[in-house]
Amino acid sequence: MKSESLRLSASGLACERGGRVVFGGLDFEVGGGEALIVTGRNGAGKSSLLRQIAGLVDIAGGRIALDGGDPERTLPEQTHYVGHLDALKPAMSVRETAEFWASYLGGAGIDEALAQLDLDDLVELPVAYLSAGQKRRLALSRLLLAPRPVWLLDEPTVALDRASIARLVGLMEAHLAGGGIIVAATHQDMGLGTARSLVLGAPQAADEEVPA
Ligand SMILES: Nc1ncnc2c1ncn2[C@@H]1O[C@H](COP(=O)(O)OP(=O)(O)OP(=O)(O)O)[C@@H](O)[C@H]1O
Repeated sequence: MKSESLRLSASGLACERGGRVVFGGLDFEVGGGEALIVTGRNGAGKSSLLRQIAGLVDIAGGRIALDGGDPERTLPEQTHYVGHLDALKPAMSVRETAEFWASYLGGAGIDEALAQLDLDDLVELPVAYLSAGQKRRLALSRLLLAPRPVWLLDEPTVALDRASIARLVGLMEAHLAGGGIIVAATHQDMGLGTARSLVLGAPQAADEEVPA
């Protein structure tokens, strides 16, 4: 993963949903090895922002750029987006799900990825039988199946117990230590050391270093 000069930035970014302005004039910058924690009231546009970075929601104005990444790939191709919906097929087993993603994403290391999310005892189980937290951990295993520099995590701790949150924080710290970028919408204090903060819906979006 190229990282030294990696930089994700937005300038004058605007978002409209259903014909209504959600936010506008948004500027932020986050470098390799840094996390950006996005907070704000319900409906402020946190999920929309993550989905704009992932290329899933149109940009109504301004721009988003990733500098220092792979020039052969688009920004969405260099991101992993894990959203509210876990996007899992109930009839597929845990292993089949991971195999599907690994082949779709061009990745490998299925056993290791599942083990890192403590799913190795559940590999033969159909997704339909998994608990909410187990489903979320399976969704998060995508992060490990193919290395991508930008992780976009929408409320990643929802349904996770304390041990699973600690495990996720460890994976996030390892990603940052490897020069990756994380943009996470979360109200949970993840104990990530230092991270930048972006508050949506505030009069002036704050962009400063805070404990996260
Ligand atoms: N598909 C859609 N069509 C129309 N409006 C939408 C759509 N998706 C979201 N919105 C609206 O866009 C606004 C921002 O929604 P978004 O989900 O990004 O906010 P959020 O900050 O993530 O909220 P929450 O904290 O509740 O998850 C909301 O007013 C929402 O109703």
